Amino acid sequence: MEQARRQIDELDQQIVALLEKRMKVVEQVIAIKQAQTREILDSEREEKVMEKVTNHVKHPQYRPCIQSIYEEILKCSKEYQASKMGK
Ligand SMILES: C=C(O[C@@H]1C=C(C(=O)O)C=C[C@H]1O)C(=O)O
Repeated sequence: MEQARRQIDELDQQIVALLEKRMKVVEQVIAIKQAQTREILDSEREEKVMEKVTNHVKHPQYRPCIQSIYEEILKCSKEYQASKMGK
């Protein structure tokens, strides 16, 4: 059990680092959207993100869980953009 949980802790650290990296790139997107007065939501792009993510999943049994996580990531991404853009 301890060994498994140590592995989970290590993976969580990596996941958080990657999510922080993703949010850093979202900061760039915010600047571009402000400069080009573009909408926060881009449904076409979100469909592509979800499609790519779904295709990256190698084990079909994990697909629903990973898709749910990504839906939440996209939601947080838009909420963060809205908060930064004063919307
Ligand atoms: C980051 C963007 O803004 C929104 C959030 C997305 C994301 O976090 O991947 C994708 C599309 C947009 O609805 C973007 O337009 O690329």
